[in-house]
Amino acid sequence: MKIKEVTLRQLKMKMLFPFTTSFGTFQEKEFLVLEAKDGEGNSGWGESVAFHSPWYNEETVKTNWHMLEDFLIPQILNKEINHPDEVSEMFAYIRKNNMAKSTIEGAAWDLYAKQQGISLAAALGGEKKNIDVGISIGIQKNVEDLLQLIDEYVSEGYKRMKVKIKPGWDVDVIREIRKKFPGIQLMADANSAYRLTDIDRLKQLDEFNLMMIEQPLASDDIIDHLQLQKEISTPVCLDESIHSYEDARKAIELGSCKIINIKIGRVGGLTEAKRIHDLCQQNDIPVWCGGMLESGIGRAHNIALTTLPNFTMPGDTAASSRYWERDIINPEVTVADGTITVPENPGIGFEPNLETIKQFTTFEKTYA
Ligand SMILES: O=C(O)CCC(=O)c1ccccc1C(=O)O
Ligand SMILES: [Mg+2]
Repeated sequence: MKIKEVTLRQLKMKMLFPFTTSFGTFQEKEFLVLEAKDGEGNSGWGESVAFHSPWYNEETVKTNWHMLEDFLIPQILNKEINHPDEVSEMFAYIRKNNMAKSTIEGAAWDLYAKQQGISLAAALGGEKKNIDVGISIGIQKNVEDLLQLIDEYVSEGYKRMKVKIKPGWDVDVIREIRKKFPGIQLMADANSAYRLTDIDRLKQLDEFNLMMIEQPLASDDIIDHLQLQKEISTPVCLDESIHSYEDARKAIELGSCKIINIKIGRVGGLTEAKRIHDLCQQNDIPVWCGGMLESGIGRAHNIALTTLPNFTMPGDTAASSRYWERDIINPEVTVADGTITVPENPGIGFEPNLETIKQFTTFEKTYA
């Protein structure tokens, strides 16, 4: 296949709720959507999960635009590509910038699947017809509000609750949740808010039967996490620390985690995500698909990836209506009884709605 034309759009969408992590709060989402055309009427779509500011990792909307415009798009425009696995090889000389790479790599995968007339899930080798999903809940004003939200999401059928924690919003909060919901699948995500010196506090979480604690320590660490995992019984799950197959291999060999959260953007695309999935499967490390508050396009990629067999734990890909008044795909992503039905039509399986996309677009440029 050949990508003959690329359109990059910057969108701004207001989220239905403010999202607060250990880093801060935001409610407006600015992000990039990429459309890759093959000249035969097919469009492949990708979404950049980089945020406006570099709080989650070093990438931003602007650095992604720069990388795409000046390096990544020129690198693959009009080149013959036999299989989307080749895209990450073509980008191999470019260091990091994984979210930028993933934006166009994801579009290439969608385009390839559409040309083959198969779903993206099938192109990746996934077989699940339905996927289980949980929900990620930000830090709230008070525990009552949090308990109320959990109550709503439990009634909606979400399969597991993930709550954000930070020092001062952790042990007591989890205790209250457990008191009210003794049986739910519950986990906590710290987004790197702790240090090894907090070990006594983190040990106190052991009594609450959490499925895991996600990224408790530094965002670039796999050594202190090993030390922590030795001392606590709650399984450690790594998110921010894993950027590649090699990172995953080292973390697994060391014993720094028992579970890995795979985010397509964080690892540079679907090919690398699949390699990490396969490695984890061989090593009995369960994986689940993380979320980055995506629009429907990124959400669709997450759903396709999650059809692979070692995604045995519910992911963070909740319904469109949880985030957006109006999503940019048709149909929107819906969740029933905590599961999403995987679409079977070609590619990502959801149709990007150009009219809605244009409505939220603040800037666009076409490269051919
Ligand atoms: O609902 C979602 O998309 C996932 C929410 C979430 O936990 C998250 C959102 C933004 C950045 C990082 C994370 C995370 O998993 O750490
Ligand atoms: Mg996380």
